[in-house]
Amino acid sequence: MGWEQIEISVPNCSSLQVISFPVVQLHLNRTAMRASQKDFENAMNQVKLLKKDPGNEAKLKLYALYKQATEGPCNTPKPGVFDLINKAKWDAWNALGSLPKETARQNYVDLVSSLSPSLESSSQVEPGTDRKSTGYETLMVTSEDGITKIMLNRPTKKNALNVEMYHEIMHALKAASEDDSAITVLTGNGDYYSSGNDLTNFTDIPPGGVEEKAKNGAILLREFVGCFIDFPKPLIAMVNGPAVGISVTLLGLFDAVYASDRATFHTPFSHLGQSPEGCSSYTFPKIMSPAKAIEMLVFGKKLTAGEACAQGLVTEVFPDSTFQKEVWTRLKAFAKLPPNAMRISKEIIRNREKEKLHAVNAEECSVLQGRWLSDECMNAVVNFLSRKSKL
Ligand SMILES: CCCCCCCCCCC/C=C/C(=O)SCCNC(=O)CCNC(=O)[C@H](O)C(C)(C)COP(=O)(O)OP(=O)(O)OC[C@H]1O[C@@H](n2cnc3c(N)ncnc32)[C@H](O)[C@@H]1OP(=O)(O)O
Repeated sequence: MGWEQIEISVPNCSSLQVISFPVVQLHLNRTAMRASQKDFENAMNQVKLLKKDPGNEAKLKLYALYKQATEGPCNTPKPGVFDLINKAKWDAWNALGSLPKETARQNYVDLVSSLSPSLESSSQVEPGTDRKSTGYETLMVTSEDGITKIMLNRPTKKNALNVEMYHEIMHALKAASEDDSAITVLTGNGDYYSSGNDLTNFTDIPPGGVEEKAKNGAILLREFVGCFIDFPKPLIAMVNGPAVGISVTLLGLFDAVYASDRATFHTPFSHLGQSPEGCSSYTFPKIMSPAKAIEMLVFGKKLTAGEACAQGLVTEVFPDSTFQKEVWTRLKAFAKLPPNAMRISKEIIRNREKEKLHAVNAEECSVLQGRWLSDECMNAVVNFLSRKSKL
């Protein structure tokens, strides 16, 4: 076993502390989108080649991820308050909680890559860009400055959610809940936030297979919405443009919703012969009063961003010209807050509703399963697909 060393100086402490990195042989499986043992070793070597001091924050993060990747969750006694350096290191490691070893290893590799853009990395990072998770067909997922951004990426289809996208969003949320980011953001690429469920999900039904397809659709939807109900970190929607259907209803499960003044909010369920989902039958009446919720969910009233803000569905509206800049500045400040405190505060605010939300979700999916078999729904889908109608 060899030992590599980096120096770390901790704020408010003039001394320099040497952290030793044992270069051990790890035997972890190579899986898709995960750093291999070789990537990890390369990253440890790259740390030695860094031309610029990455700063204390990054060094502590490297230390913590290294320990987590090689030893697992923090298992040593907490140093005393006056042992500043060891306490800072312990805090950084302990803050990773039960982050799996493989995720820690990937995060270590990604962090080193982001610190050394000029060095060729064997991971998937594109020089000069965010840390980027490849392997998604319908999303762009990046992580930077303590923020994981999940961007819906079917702009030519107005970011309609096809079955693949439902699965990929669930995967990205699970990964974000375990990564070292403090907050997670969902947004859309292009002019739309999302046009909701991709209506071609209703096609390719084998003869006699419509019941089976509806049953599987309900299972998928229940699992999908469940991921939002259970998401443990602050979850923020950046609604960059019009939002339709399920992309609107889910907003009731987000912790903050920032919208461009170009955004609109439309839930035309009755027009489509369908019924509300995303727990909106419960969250919307609570957020905006039952009558206002019925205007949206039953009569399909489309709200402007300003109206949605007045109803409490949107947290704040920004002019489209400054939307990205203003919101990202704010999010970067949020992401610097202590992540565990944010997580725990969200938990205490949201937890007592969780059971109820899961029950609502189950009921909504079961009602929708029946709706998908109705003539009203089938006709609406056929009309859209045969270009006879749009919203
Ligand atoms: C048996 C059941 C199994 C189902 C499994 C499903 C599981 C979960 C279901 C969850 C329930 C969710 C419900 C909802 O979200 S309801 C809302 C559904 N959305 C809509 O009805 C919107 C339909 N789209 C439109 O009305 C218009 O496209 C829109 C107003 C959004 C934009 O109009 P515009 O003129 O600006 O642009 P285009 O129409 O030319 O769109 C560009 C291309 O994008 C395609 N598109 C857009 N939205 C959708 C969509 N939702 N589904 C499929 N395709 C969409 C559009 O067809 C254009 O494609 P082409 O360029 O190829 O023509």
